[in-house]
Amino acid sequence: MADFELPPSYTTASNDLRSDTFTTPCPEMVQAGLGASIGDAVYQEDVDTIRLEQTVAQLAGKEAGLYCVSGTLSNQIGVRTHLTQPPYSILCDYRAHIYTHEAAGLAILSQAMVVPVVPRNGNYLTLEDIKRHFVPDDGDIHGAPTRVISLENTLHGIVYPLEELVRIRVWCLENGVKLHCDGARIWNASVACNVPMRQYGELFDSISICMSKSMGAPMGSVLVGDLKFIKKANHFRKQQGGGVRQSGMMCAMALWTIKDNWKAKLLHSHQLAHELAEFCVEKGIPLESPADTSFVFISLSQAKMDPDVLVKKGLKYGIKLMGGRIAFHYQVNRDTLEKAKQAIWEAFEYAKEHPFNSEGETKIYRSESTEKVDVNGKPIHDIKTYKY
Ligand SMILES: Cc1ncc(COP(=O)(O)O)c(C=O)c1O
Ligand SMILES: C[C@H](O)[C@H](N)C(=O)O
Repeated sequence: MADFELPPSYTTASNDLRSDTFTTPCPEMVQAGLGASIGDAVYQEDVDTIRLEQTVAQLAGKEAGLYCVSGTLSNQIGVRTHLTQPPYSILCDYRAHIYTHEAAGLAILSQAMVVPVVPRNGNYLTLEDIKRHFVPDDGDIHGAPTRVISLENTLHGIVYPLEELVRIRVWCLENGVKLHCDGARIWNASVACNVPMRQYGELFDSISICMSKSMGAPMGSVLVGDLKFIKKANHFRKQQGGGVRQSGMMCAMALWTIKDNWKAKLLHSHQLAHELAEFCVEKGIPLESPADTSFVFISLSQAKMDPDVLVKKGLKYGIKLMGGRIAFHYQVNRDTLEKAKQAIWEAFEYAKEHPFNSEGETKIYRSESTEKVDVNGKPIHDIKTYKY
């Protein structure tokens, strides 16, 4: 599978394995933005914003969509809209972004208790995991009944088996529980499992569909659901400061990603990730989870690898790493893959002589960039690892 050719000025992300959020807009995408509508989206007068909302909603087989400037906002208002009378709780995977990386939004914005669950199979929550931690609304005044279950697909790059989603959906319908999907990488799941987005739409009451991750748009997500739900979500979006004005340019750029050959782009990133995972297995480098899609999760704690050493080995070969998560996207090329193999191998070998005993889970993301620049654009290599 050939690399995607991009003009030099648009290849700043070709060596960036920190996250698929670092993809840069290509010339055609920027061109699409320049020709965008310029209406006020709060008054629902912007054609390209409405076009994106309707396109994504139709793809997911939902009545309506709502453009949100971030996946965090889309998740938070998506869950909030399902909630009415506290006390209530949200059940999710203990690694879920909505629990670990949205700054306690569920507790503060939704006044919800979160019940984080460790999947017994180590990869994804099953119906049995859910039943063990479900809080029924049975009149017991001690509990916070489970009102929403939020599943992430993919989570850490792991695809959710469709049959498990069906089991969970049927149970949720029987028990009056709403089902939300954090679909930051649902495009990856769709193409990896050959499951149309519409089929996922049938299984969830709401889905937050990111345009800014593997799809490569500069920003934004679309929350999809039935019309009544989206109308109320719009109310919460405004409340949380997400009502934006001339969003047409961003939405036209996001629309372009759907018109472009997104499946080939995502499959390219999956292929590179699979090759890196194979390399790690061959070399005895432990992985945390299966590389089903575009992410490879190296188990730094098991390998006793220091994330800072790994980041520095990456810089030695001119690639950008952040920690144990190696995130591929369509702009990464094979040259970067080979450099990543070398950097990871050297960090792994170094750890044999200099084992790094983290006091617990080493965070896979960072809040500060190793590529932070000053006002003159001069990089500040200020590598800080948040170790716990
Ligand atoms: C799984 C997942 N959900 C939600 C988000 C939030 O998206 P955003 O960074 O656009 O707020 C992210 C981060 O990009 C993510 O990885
Ligand atoms: C964690 C961070 O917010 C982003 N979702 C990422 O995947 O890089």
